[in-house]
Amino acid sequence: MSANWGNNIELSLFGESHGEAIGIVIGHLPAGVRLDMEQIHWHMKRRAPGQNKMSTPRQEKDEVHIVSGIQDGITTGAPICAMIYNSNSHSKDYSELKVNMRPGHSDYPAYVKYHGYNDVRGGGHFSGRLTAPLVFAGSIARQILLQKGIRIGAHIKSIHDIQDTSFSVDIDESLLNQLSSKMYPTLDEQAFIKMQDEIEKARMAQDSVGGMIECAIINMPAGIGNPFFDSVEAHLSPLLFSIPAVKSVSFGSGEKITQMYGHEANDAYYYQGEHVKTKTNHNGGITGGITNGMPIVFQVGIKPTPSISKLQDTINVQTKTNTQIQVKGRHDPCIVPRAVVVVESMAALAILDMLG
Ligand SMILES: Cc1cc2nc3c(=O)[nH]c(=O)nc-3n(C[C@H](O)[C@H](O)[C@H](O)COP(=O)(O)O)c2cc1C
Ligand SMILES: C=C(O[C@@H]1CC(C(=O)O)=C[C@@H](OP(=O)(O)O)[C@H]1O)C(=O)O
Repeated sequence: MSANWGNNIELSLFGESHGEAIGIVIGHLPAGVRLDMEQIHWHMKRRAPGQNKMSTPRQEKDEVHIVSGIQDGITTGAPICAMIYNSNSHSKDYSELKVNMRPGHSDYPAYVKYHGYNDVRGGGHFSGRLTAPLVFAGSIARQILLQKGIRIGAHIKSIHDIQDTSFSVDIDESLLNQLSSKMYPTLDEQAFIKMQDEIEKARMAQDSVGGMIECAIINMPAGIGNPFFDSVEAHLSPLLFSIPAVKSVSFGSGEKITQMYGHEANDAYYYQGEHVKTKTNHNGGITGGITNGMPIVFQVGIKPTPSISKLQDTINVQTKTNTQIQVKGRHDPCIVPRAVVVVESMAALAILDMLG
């Protein structure tokens, strides 16, 4: 397995969910960046497990141990190495899963690829737990982007069939700050109450639900990106699809743009003083692969958590027979609420890498 990424920055992600630790090495960050450790702590908390019944009950503090690259809260220019020790794994929940493959999880393809040697405990290296070090890296990236005025914020757009409203064409700093200050942000407070009920209904039925996250990046200058292979969409998508359980990424009005007429889908330009703006933002701030100065807006679709205790059909790869499975253990009835900050973090890393 290999988990390295980046053109201008370098990320190397390591660890397994029930191993000693998980962590990340981040290379090519600028020296002399004074980091707001409180912000990093807040971002880690928004993702951390075990905080309420919408999340896996696994209790982890997700405290980050900085091994190198940061001195007195300031980046030294050396690679940053950060470790998060695992302290609350229940590995016996996974004893059957070495041979009985969980539908929807990585077990079967990983069994084939790694000849059964992969660590299935807690999802091993495939686990959503590996997003903790990514949030740490993303939190640093956000602070570097903020020096250029670039801000990122996301909200839960839907859980199962419960919808929040979408971002309007104007997205300002105060809205994104407001969203990032909430543990589980929605634009409509009432929507979140219904979403919580929906998650609880699924949990009680030994099932799970998925949903969508909508994210915005504001104050991106126009003219960033390239046509074809190096487009802004092409930079963001690989990192967003690296988040376990992400099954779709779309920009602007996403699939809805396919049902529009040209005169509706085209975002009409106008001058506001010296600034070029568009009256709508169906293209999500990107045309020709290049930023047009409007907010970059995209949606990420997250599937229902695969590990559910409802009885399901599966296979036993040892006996090569069909069987049934009821997954034990501690799982998120819905991944979406904890993944909001993960999406923001991945967006920050992609944009920082793209800006060089
Ligand atoms: C923050 C987060 C938490 C997750 N929690 C769980 C979980 O509790 N149980 C589970 O089976 N999958 C969970 N997942 C999803 C699995 O890790 C993921 O579905 C699996 O690795 C297979 O990858 P794929 O869904 O991208 O194909 C979580 C993912 C994230 C991002
Ligand atoms: C621990 C976290 O989430 C884990 C992600 C996960 C998976 O399969 O992705 C499975 C569960 O692991 P375990 O069975 O060890 O409790 C979750 O709890 C975390 O996000 O920090």
